[in-house]
Amino acid sequence: MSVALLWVVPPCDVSNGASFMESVREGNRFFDSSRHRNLVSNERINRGGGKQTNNGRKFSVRSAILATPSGERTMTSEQMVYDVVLRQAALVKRQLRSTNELEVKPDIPIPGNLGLLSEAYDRCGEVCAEYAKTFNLGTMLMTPERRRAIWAIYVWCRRTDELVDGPNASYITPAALDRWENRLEDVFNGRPFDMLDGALSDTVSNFPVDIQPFRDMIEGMRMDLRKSRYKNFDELYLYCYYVAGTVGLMSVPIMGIAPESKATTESVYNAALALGIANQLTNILRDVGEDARRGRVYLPQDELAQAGLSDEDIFAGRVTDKWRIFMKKQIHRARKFFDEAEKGVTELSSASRFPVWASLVLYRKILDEIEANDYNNFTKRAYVSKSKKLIALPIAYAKSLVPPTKTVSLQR
Ligand SMILES: CC(C)=CCC/C(C)=C/CC/C(C)=C/CC/C(C)=C/[C@@H]1[C@@H](COP(=O)(O)OP(=O)(O)O)[C@]1(C)CC/C=C(\C)CC/C=C(\C)CCC=C(C)C
Ligand SMILES: [Mn+2]
Repeated sequence: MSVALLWVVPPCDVSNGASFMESVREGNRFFDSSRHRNLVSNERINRGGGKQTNNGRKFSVRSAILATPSGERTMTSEQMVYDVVLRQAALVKRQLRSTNELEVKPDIPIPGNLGLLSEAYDRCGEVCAEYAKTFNLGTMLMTPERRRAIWAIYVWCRRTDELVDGPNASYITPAALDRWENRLEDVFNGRPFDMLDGALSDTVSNFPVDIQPFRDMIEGMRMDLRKSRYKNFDELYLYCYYVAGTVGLMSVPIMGIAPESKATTESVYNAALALGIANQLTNILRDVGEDARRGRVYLPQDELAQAGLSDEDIFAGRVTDKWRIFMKKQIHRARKFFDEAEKGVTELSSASRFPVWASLVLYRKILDEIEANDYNNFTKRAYVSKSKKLIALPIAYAKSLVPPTKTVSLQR
C-alpha cells in the first residue's frame, strides 16, 4: 500500500477527530480557523461558501423522492437528478450575472496564509499525480487557478471513495459518513478540518460550486454500505449519479464553459452528468467478477432476468451466449451515455477540453477491451494498454482543438 494512500485517509479519519488531528500536524498548523476565516472571507465572488441552499431551500435528491401513499415513487431517478443539474446551472448563471454587476475586488494578499494555501494545493497535486497520472498530465494545460481547484476536488472525491473502498472500509459506518458530511458542511462554511479540506474550502469560495453534488456523493457511499443489488436501471442510474455523475457537476464550474459557446448552461451540465454515468457504467461492466467476489451485483436485476440470467450465473462466472447478448446491450447503453457526453466537451473552455477528452476517450476504450476479451469480465480485467493510450492521447488532443459549434446544437 502506498504511503500516499495512508496519508490521504488516515485510519482514524472520520471516526476519531482528535487522533486524526494529531496525525496530520500540518493540518493543525494550517487550520487555525481564525486565520483561515481571513483567508476565505477574501472572496472574489460574494457567494458565502456553504450558504448556497438554492434560494434558502436545502435540496437533495433524497428529499426529492416523492412517493404516493402506497410508497411508489412519482419521479424517475433521471428526473430527480436533472433537478440538481438545473440548480447547479442556475447557480453558475447567477454567479455570472453577479460578477458582471459587482465591482470585483482584487485579492488582498495575506502573508503566511497564502504560502500555506499554496502548500495545501501542492499536496492535492501530489495526490493527483500519484493516483491519476494521465488525468494529472491533462490538467497541466489548464490555467493554474483551475488546475489546482480541480486537484482539490479530485482529492476530496478520492478520500470520499477511499472511505468505502479503501483499506479501512470495513470500519466505516453510516455514522462515520455523517461525520464526513458534517466536515463537508464545514468546508463550505470556511471552517476546514485539515490542510486538504482547506484547499477545497478556498476552491469553493472562488468558484460557483454547489454543495449538493458533494452531499450526493456521500449519499452514494451510504447506498453502497446498505445495498448490494439494483432492481432495475432506474435504481442503478441513481447510484451512478451519486458516485460519478456528481463529479461532472462539481468539475464544470471550475473548467468553465467557452465564452463563445452557444450551448445552454443546462445542456453542458447534462453532458457532464452523462460522462459521469458513462464512466461508472463502464467501471461496473469492467469489474463484474471483482464485485461478485465481494458479494455485489451492480447489474439491473430485471434485465438479468429478461436475459434468462441470475446472480448464480454471475457467481459461476461462465461466459455463455446469454451473457454475451446481455453484455452487448449493457455496452450499447454505456456508449449512448458517452455519445451524449461528447456533445458537451467541445463547449468547455479551450484549455479544459483536453483532460476531459483524454479521460473520455480512454475510459470509453475499456468497453472495446471487454469486447476484445469476448465478454469475459469475470476473470479478465479489461484495460487499455500503454501503447493504445499513446495512440489515443494525440487523438484526444486533436479533438480538444475543435472550437464550440457556432449554432445552438445542444438543447435538452
Ligand atoms: C477531467 C476530469 C476527468 C476531471 C474530473 C476530476 C475529478 C474531480 C475526478 C474525481 C474522480 C473520483 C476519485 C471519484 C470518486 C468516485 C469514483 C472512484 C468514481 C469512478 C471513477 C473512475 O475511477 P477508477 O477507475 O479509479 O475507479 P476505481 O476506484 O479504481 O474503481 C469513476 C468511474 C467516475 C469518475 C467520474 C468522472 C471522471 C466524471 C468526469 C466528468 C467531467 C469531468 C465533466 C466533463 C464535462 C463535460 C461537458 C462532458
Ligand atoms: Mn471505487
